[in-house]
Amino acid sequence: APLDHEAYMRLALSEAHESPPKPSNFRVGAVLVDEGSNKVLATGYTLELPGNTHAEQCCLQKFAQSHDLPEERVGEVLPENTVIYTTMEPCGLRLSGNLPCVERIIRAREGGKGGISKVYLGVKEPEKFVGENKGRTKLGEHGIECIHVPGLEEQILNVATAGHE
Ligand SMILES: Nc1nc(=O)c(N)c(NC[C@H](O)[C@H](O)[C@H](O)COP(=O)(O)O)[nH]1
Ligand SMILES: [Zn+2]
Repeated sequence: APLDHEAYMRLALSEAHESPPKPSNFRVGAVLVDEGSNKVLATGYTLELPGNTHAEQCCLQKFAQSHDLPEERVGEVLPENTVIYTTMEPCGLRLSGNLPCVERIIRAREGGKGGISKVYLGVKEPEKFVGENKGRTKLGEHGIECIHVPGLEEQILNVATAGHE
C-alpha cells in the first residue's frame, strides 16, 4: 500500500507536542518508518532522551538501543527501506556544537545496509539560530532524497517555536 505521507507527518507533529519548550531550540517530532513493511520503527521528539537531544537523534538512538546498540551503530540494524519523517528538516549545524542530525543520518548508511534512503520534512528550518540550513544539499550529495510533505507548515512552526519569547 502506498505510504500516507501526511498521516506519518501528523504522527511526527503529535510527537513534537511532547517536547518541553526551550528558547534555544525548536520543538520537533520525528518518525522512523520501514517503507517496505509500512511499519513505525521508532518515534522521537526534541529532548525526549537525556543530553540535549534532537527528535531525529532520539529515533535513531531508541531504535539502536532496542537492538542493544549505541546510536552510532544504528546502520547495522536498520531495515533496507528505512525512511524518516521529521516536522523540521534535519539540522546541519547546532549552536550547542553537538553532532548535527544530517551527519547522524548519513552515518546510518555505514554498517553495510541501506541506511535511511529518504527524509520527509514538514518545514525548512527557520534562520533563527544558525542561518540558512544547508543540510538538504549535503543529504542529496550522499544519495539521500529530501521530500517536502506540504500542508502542516503553520501547525509545525507554532509547535516548534512555542518555547520562544
Ligand atoms: N531538525 C531539528 N530537530 C530538533 O529536534 C531540533 N531541536 C532542531 N533545532 C535546530 C536548531 O538549529 C538547534 O536546536 C539550535 O542550533 C541549538 O542547538 P542545540 O539544539 O542546542 O544542539 N532541528
Ligand atoms: Zn538535529
